[in-house]
Amino acid sequence: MRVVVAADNAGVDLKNLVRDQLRADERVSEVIDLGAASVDDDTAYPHFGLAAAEKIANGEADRGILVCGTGIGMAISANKVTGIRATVAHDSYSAERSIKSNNCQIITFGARVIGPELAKKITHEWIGYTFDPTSASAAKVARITEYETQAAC
Ligand SMILES: O=C[C@H](O)[C@H](O)COP(=O)(O)O
Repeated sequence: MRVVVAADNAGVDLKNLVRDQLRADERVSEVIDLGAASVDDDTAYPHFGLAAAEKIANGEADRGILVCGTGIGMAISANKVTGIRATVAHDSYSAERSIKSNNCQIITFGARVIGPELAKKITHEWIGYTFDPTSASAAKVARITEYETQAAC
């Protein structure tokens, strides 16, 4: 699995923790860090969120973890990229269902909301989940994709 990570300056420290954990995870083949590189970079969250989502939409990454102050701005930004499903996931159950129910490629964290140990625990669990395309959830997700495809025409 190839995972892209990114954060604005509010989330850079938590992003770096998650990035380093992912790099040590044998289930992860590649971690792509799009920045920010430091808290001194004040590039706004949509630039990072959109760039990370495009990496997935373009097939250069499979999943992403994005961090900002709340996780909300990153989720909104990523969801603007066609084909991307992203959500804030500050608890274990939501992170699990984001894959199993919604086939999300991206979860987001708010560094001002979640502590580092919980974020790392959720990250570890989230890597292990896969979407079942034969599940009852598949048709529900397909309706979202269908709407998105029609809206683009
Ligand atoms: O959703 C936005 C993020 O939380 C960001 O880090 C902070 O945004 P703000 O400075 O507009 O509150």
